[in-house]
Amino acid sequence: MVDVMINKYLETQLALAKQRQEIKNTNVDSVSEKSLKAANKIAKKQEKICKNLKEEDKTIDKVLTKQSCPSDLTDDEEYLPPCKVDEYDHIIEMPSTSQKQKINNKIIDDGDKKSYNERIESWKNNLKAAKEGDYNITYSSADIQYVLDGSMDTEENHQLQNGLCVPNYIWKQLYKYQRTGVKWLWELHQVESGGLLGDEMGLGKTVQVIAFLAGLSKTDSGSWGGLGPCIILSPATVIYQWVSHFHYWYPQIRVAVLHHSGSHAGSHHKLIRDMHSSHGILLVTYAGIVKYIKDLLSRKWHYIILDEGHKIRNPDTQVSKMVKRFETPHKLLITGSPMQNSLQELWSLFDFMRPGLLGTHAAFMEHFAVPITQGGYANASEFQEATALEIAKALKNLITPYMLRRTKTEVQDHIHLPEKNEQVLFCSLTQEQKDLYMGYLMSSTIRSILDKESKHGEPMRARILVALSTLRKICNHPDIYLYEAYEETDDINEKTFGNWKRSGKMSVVHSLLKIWLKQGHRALIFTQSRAMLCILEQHLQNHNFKYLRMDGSVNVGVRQNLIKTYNENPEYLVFLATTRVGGLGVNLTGADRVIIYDPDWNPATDNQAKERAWRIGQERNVTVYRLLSAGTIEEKIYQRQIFKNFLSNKILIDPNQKNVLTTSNLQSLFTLENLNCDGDTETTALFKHTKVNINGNKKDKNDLSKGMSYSKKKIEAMKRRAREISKQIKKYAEVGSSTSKDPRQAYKEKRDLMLNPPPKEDEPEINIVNNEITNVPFEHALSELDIVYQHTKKDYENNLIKEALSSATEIQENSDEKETVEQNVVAENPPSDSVSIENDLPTKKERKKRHSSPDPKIDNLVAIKKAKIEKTKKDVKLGDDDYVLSKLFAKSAVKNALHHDGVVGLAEKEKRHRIKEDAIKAAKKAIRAIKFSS
Ligand SMILES: Nc1ncnc2c1ncn2[C@@H]1O[C@H](COP(=O)(O)OP(=O)(O)OP(=O)(O)O)[C@@H](O)[C@H]1O
Repeated sequence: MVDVMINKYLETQLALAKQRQEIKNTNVDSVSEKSLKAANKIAKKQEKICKNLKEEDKTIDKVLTKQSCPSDLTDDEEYLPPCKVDEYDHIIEMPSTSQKQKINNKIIDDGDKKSYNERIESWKNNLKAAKEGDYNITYSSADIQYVLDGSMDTEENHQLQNGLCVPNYIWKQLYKYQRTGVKWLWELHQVESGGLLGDEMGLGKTVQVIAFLAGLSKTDSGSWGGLGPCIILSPATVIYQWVSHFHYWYPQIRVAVLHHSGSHAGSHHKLIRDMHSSHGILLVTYAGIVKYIKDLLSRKWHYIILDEGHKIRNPDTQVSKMVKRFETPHKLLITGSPMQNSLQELWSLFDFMRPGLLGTHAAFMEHFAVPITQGGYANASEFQEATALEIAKALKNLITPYMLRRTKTEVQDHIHLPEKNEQVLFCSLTQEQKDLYMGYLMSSTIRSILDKESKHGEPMRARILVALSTLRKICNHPDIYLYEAYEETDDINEKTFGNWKRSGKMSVVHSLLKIWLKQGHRALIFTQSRAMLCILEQHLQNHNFKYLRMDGSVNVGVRQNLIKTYNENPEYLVFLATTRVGGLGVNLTGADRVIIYDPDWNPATDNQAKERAWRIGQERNVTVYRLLSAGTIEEKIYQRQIFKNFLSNKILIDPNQKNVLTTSNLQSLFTLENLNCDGDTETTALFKHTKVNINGNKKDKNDLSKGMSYSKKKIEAMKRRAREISKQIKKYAEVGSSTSKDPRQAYKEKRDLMLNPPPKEDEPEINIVNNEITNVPFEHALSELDIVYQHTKKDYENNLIKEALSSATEIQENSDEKETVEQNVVAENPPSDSVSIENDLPTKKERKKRHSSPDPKIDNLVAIKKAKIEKTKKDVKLGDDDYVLSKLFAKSAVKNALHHDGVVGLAEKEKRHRIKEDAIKAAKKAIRAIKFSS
């Protein structure tokens, strides 16, 4: 049996190896002149950039080699992106596309005393009018709504144990879990402790905090005699959301924005003084805290609250250090993403609100972070795994009293959110993109990285990041890359600039928008780079898709209005935003479709963005599409996201979570992978069970026959070759067993021999799995920051062996079926314009008709139509999504799709072997060390 498996495994290995070699050869020959020229130009420029980095910015290497990314500040965007070099996009001045956006009236804060008084006057009059039965109300607030709903006494309070008096009109409108949240905040308050409110995004953390503060201000207790002056730190984009939430939920309190967009007239000293003496709420941006720290620290504050508090995850940033200098014990941290990249982030958050709880930084890293992270790798030893488990459990117990986190699934019975369907779409590159990608891979930049040559002594790490960022540009749109190459020349054709047909992902966006317009959906599109934002914006303009756009260049004071305008005005199809500005903290429930155009290295950034639509207030089913260019760096980024998700779930949800990914290497980043013999990309092969299969079993079978580009004769030849190798292995194994070797060692040697058979004259020397010779260990170059995770050799082998076992029969079946299933969801190398769909927009009448039709007819969709009907019968709710996917698959724009939740949840299913006693001992030791250190 083992022999059979090994044979099968070998066959697949060889098939893959050969296929890769063929691809490699053809690619080298087929890269165009244009591509090589562009790559040359870019390589030269990048050489200069990296050189300048060294000469001009001596700190860049230091900055880039830090374990987690720095969070320095700029005035407008609060934070630089995690990796400076990753955002080289911003250096490119793209042709300007922005148009003036019409937006609703601006929200005004209470910085100006006069306008505050006017607002209070208006609120009181409206409340009185409502109580008198006048429905001509112009002020919207929770208490007025309470009266309109039939209750009269807005002064009544709900008293909690030990005295907190929450206004009844707020208490009654809170969900049960939110009431628990308010009680928990009150308990922390009484023991003078800080805490972390970490509910999942969109569950109303803001509302819980406001309810609690309103309660405090109604409760005559403590040294402040109720609620004292408070500071709330928040990202600039959400600062006015806080204002409008306060104005709605607790109108009487004064809330001022300490920012140049605020309404205060005099100096900031005066505003700070006023707000302090009136026991108001002072809203400050993360950039503002640096600017005004001296003034702010010169006074005592009752509460300091950090909204999106994960912004202080890096303990070394200026902001992190500054916020930790406030003396009050009442420090709250609000975030839906408490842990994003590494465990040290959790330490930094706790160091703000419960200093000392997790020991010193050094002790925490040594006794907690390192063992947990190590045990998370798939190639960890059993002891490491078990130790990690015990320490993770201990850590979870330690932080649990000070951290309240509820997920949407847990509170679904209360909030009744509609369904969410989240998929990862693997899009093909266009021929032009492939050509440019391959050209760049052959450039001197990449060669020098792989050869570990350090030209001019510039930092290796910076060069790698520049190169990765360049590949990402090609994945987004060839013009971003070409623009960089030909910026100074006149070689840029403004007419064809940014054409959607030249980018695989953009073609998918185009198709999606056309379909959604017909179906009556509205979409958020998030992208990392402003360059891409400009291209997308141009596209929306060219095709008359109505949209609103938000990025760092939009004035902070109008961002909230922009959001409001979009939510209230269904004529806007798209809300286009950069992930970092539009993806954090805001409510965009006007949309029910989300596109994450390009993945961020940090999964939390993408997760934050996608949660803008699926939150309280959403009434329609939400679909999220994460777009990835198949086989490219974007897939590697996604794999890394999965690992990070695993790490944070291990602490926050289930310490038993097991990782299925392990460290990858440098070379694997700089390749363009083709589909394997199953028609899968690397990621879809790994997470096969989560694959979206709208075409039933037929799809898989057909994939196999299509993806395998070998004739039967060739396959037979491969099998013969595999058998020969197998015999050699057997012989070797017998020798091994006669000397009674450790079976693991024997297996390893067997495998190595399988993978590195002695070369035959006509056989190229190929080495797929064991890449010791050719690869630079990636970790050494990028350290923890950029470890990219890949499936383990073991997983890979198991997978292949399993597949190979069934492949013999399948190959036969497939060759029989091949002709009948010509049209399939997976097709290699689609022509660049293959995704174009009918250009004529439907009339209103047609739109209505199509939308109301439960089973729309789709051109060229014979094979999928059947599946669609079946699916519609079973699950009407997601019918739209099936239709969309089938359309994309049929047009070959999308190669594969995975259910994202399935991928992320995979680890939960895995069972672990434990060496419990030793591990518990190690965990106890770690706890002792932490206690001792603090
Ligand atoms: N009890 C409630 N009744 C009515 N609306 C509510 C309630 N709780 C929350 N909401 C609404 O739900 C939406 C999300 O709330 P909020 O912005 O506070 O979420 P969040 O947890 O802070 O999200 P994020 O982490 O994304 O910032 C808001 O529009 C808010 O008004």
